[in-house]
Amino acid sequence: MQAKRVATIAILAGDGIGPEIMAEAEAALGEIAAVGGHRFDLVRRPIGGAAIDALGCPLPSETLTTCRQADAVLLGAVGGPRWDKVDSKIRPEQGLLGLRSGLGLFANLRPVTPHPALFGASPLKPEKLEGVDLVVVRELTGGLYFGRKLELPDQAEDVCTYTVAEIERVVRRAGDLARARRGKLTLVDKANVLATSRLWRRVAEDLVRREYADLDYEVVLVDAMAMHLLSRPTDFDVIVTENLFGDILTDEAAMLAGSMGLLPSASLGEGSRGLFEPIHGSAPDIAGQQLANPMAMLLSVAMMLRLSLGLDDEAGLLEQAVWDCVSEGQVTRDLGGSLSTGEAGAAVRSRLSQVAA
Ligand SMILES: NC(=O)C1=CN([C@@H]2O[C@H](COP(=O)(O)OP(=O)(O)OC[C@H]3O[C@@H](n4cnc5c(N)ncnc54)[C@H](O)[C@@H]3O)[C@@H](O)[C@H]2O)C=CC1
Ligand SMILES: CC(C)CC(=O)C(=O)O
Ligand SMILES: [Mg+2]
Repeated sequence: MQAKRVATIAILAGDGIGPEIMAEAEAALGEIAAVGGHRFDLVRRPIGGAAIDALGCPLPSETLTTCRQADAVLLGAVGGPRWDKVDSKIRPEQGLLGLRSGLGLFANLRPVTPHPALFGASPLKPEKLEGVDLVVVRELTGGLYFGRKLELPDQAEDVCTYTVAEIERVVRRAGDLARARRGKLTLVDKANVLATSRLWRRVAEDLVRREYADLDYEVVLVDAMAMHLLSRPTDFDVIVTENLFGDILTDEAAMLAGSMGLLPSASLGEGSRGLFEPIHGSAPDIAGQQLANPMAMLLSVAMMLRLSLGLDDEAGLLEQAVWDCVSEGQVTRDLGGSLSTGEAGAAVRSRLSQVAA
């Protein structure tokens, strides 16, 4: 176990299943603090729809300030039908977008490592899933989600803009990651149609030629990638792509793992402070029923322990506890189990105390 650590963690539970899965994240952190002798100061703040209801805006300044002062940020999910009126100018999702850009978190790492015990939960055949181990590095603070928007009664517009600097920094992050892994980097774009994609392709190819010539580098168009992810997922190591494409492809990739409730993510900028959240949303269809799978949230906690707090051993123990429970069938309904969110979280904590002993 590593040296004792005191850390401040901003806790943003958000909406829908957010509070249910965050309760399990907090409890797991309590267990890890007890096991390792660490002190985690949890500072809870509203975001998204909960913040709109309480304070009238999806990202209150106190929430952003708390996150800027914290060593790391954990987020559940935001959004839901309550705030989804088509003509609404204030939306929960703006809170999350504002947080990502406000903290300068331009690289979103989404690992996809299907576990053999869950091969049956994926629509793909086990022989396709054996050996799948990839990371999507999604650009997180540019592109269509952040461009100028025009909404008129009979016309609408979303502007997609990328600069050389925005592309270089995220491709460099992906290149470093590929070099530390299996040495393969795949750029996904739509350069046959989009000007921004042609810029991505030129900048990425230049950068790879200059700084990452040792990598096995390929370029795939995004529509074909949607197919390749299912037909040859073992061929990929690190995939780098723009904001929108990365968002869509990773929901698809969740089906390799078996459930939306299994994929964690880390959003990183230049410093060590990151934002850690499952890739899924607030799942209004199951919210408030203790049906949510907390594993993606717990795996996000593990990414936080490793990447922002430097607690590699604890991260490994938590991941082992999650996969042990999964292997034993201690899982929620989405994976064919019968455990509630709270029971699945408790199973992981119980396993954690065993593996740490
Ligand atoms: N990072 C965030 O906060 C995100 C927020 N959203 C928001 O979430 C709301 C719902 O969006 P949807 O399109 O329904 O996507 P979603 O990811 O919330 O749900 C899609 C499907 O996956 C299931 N699912 C998701 N997480 C699960 C979990 N942990 N355990 C078991 N099943 C799970 C849901 O029940 C649903 O059937 C929207 O308001 C959307 O804007 C969507 C994606 C990301
Ligand atoms: C702003 C979010 C709702 C976008 C999203 O779906 C995601 O980040 O996964
Ligand atoms: Mg998404």
